[in-house]
Amino acid sequence: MLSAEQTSWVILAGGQASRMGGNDKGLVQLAGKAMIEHVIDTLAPQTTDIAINANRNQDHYSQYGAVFGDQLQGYPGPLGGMHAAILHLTDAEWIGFVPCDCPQLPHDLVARMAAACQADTDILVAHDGEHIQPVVTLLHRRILPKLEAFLDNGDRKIILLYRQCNMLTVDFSDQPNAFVNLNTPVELAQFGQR
Ligand SMILES: Nc1nc2c(ncn2[C@@H]2O[C@H](COP(=O)(O)OP(=O)(O)OP(=O)(O)O)[C@@H](O)[C@H]2O)c(=O)[nH]1
Ligand SMILES: [Mg+2]
Repeated sequence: MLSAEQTSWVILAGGQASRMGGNDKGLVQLAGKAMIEHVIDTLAPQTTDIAINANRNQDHYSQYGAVFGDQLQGYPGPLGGMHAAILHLTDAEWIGFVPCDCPQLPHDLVARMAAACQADTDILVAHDGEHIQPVVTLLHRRILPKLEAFLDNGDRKIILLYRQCNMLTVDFSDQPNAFVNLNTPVELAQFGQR
């Protein structure tokens, strides 16, 4: 078992947000604040160790915490942010990730992800009862060689990498709505009206 204090967390905000019309998704407004602020508001009571992975508007993001970009060119997907995090957070053994476009994540995410860890676990992934949530994850930095080989090979489907590792899913079926993911202006507007 792992304690919450042994984990560092990264908000993934480095995507292209093409479905959001290219607007930087972490910074679009939702209910009066930037989308990433909703994520920070949920995460901050759970951990003091939060960094932001962003490839644009890094000055803007720096008001919320330390910011780092991808090391790999060409937007390789969320794994690019995980790769950058392992290289950037050199002291972090266990690194957790959440996306910037999930504004109502679980308030007990960090504790439950950490508590689920077993002695031989490489990676923990949230499960909402119906679907695995591959970008809500807590991984050990030892997966770096596998991650690099995977990306070098041109593979992008996250779950295929996870299956090469010692993966456990963490059940959040008691809060399936916690993983609502806003990718388009329509999803944003509909959610904002609720
Ligand atoms: N660092 C990094 N993060 C990424 C990349 N692509 C996606 N992400 C992040 O991964 C999470 C899930 O991404 P998606 O919502 O599927 O993709 P997106 O690029 O943000 O948006 P679309 O272009 O509309 O698919 C979000 O938090 C993104 O910021 C990337 O190439 N690099
Ligand atoms: Mg998304």
